[in-house]
Amino acid sequence: MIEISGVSKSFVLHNQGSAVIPVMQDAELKVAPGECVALVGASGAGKSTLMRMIYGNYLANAGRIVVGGVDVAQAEPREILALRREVLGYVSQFLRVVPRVATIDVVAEPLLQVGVDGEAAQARAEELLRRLNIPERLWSLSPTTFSGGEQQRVNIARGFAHTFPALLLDEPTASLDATNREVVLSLIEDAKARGAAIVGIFHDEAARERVCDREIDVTGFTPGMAA
Ligand SMILES: Nc1ncnc2c1ncn2[C@@H]1O[C@H](COP(=O)(O)OP(=O)(O)OP(=O)(O)O)[C@@H](O)[C@H]1O
Repeated sequence: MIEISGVSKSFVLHNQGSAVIPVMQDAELKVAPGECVALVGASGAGKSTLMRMIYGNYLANAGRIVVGGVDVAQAEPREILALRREVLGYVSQFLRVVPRVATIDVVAEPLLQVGVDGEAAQARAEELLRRLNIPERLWSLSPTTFSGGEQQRVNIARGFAHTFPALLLDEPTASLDATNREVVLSLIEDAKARGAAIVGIFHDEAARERVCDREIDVTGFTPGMAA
């Protein structure tokens, strides 16, 4: 489902004499449907950079990043947008809040985008908000004024609304209380059970051990640091 081969990345610092910083060389990673792989390695080793390249936020300098048959490293912007709508989800710990949009609509939106009808989208959004313990009285309000933890849970509900075949998780359990952490872990387990291929960064070691099948140490792809 996700196949990365020969991926390299350097950053060019245009405001610092065009210094070239090589951060990744020959990255390899294969994630099968139903599998969850954790990216591990020292701070600065390149975990976030690899995630951003898979999502198409950073452009790889070389190699292939194939997700659901699309090579993100070569794809046109509109192909990447279609991929993000239908195939590849991204769940971070932060919600990008759009003012004046009700929480329930924030969560239902990814479903409407893939053609799910309004009622079914609403029902799925309600199910997720309930599961993530967002009180019903908040559903019609914009999450702009919500607490950090409430916003994080709305973001997780939104990220898991559509049954993406591939998912990127960036510290999805960070700063959650024990009850909600448990809910998120069960959402990840459900996604695996329906066949989603998952790549994640989890500083929560117990969470990683529970939901991840393998760990990939990206230090092995860091120029000058490979064992
Ligand atoms: N936009 C950028 N411009 C220049 N350098 C960058 C950029 N993004 C990342 N880097 C560099 O790439 C390297 C890898 O960073 P990255 O954030 O991917 O590491 P990480 O493994 O996710 O670290 P952490 O665990 O601390 O979040 C670092 O040396 C960082 O300074």
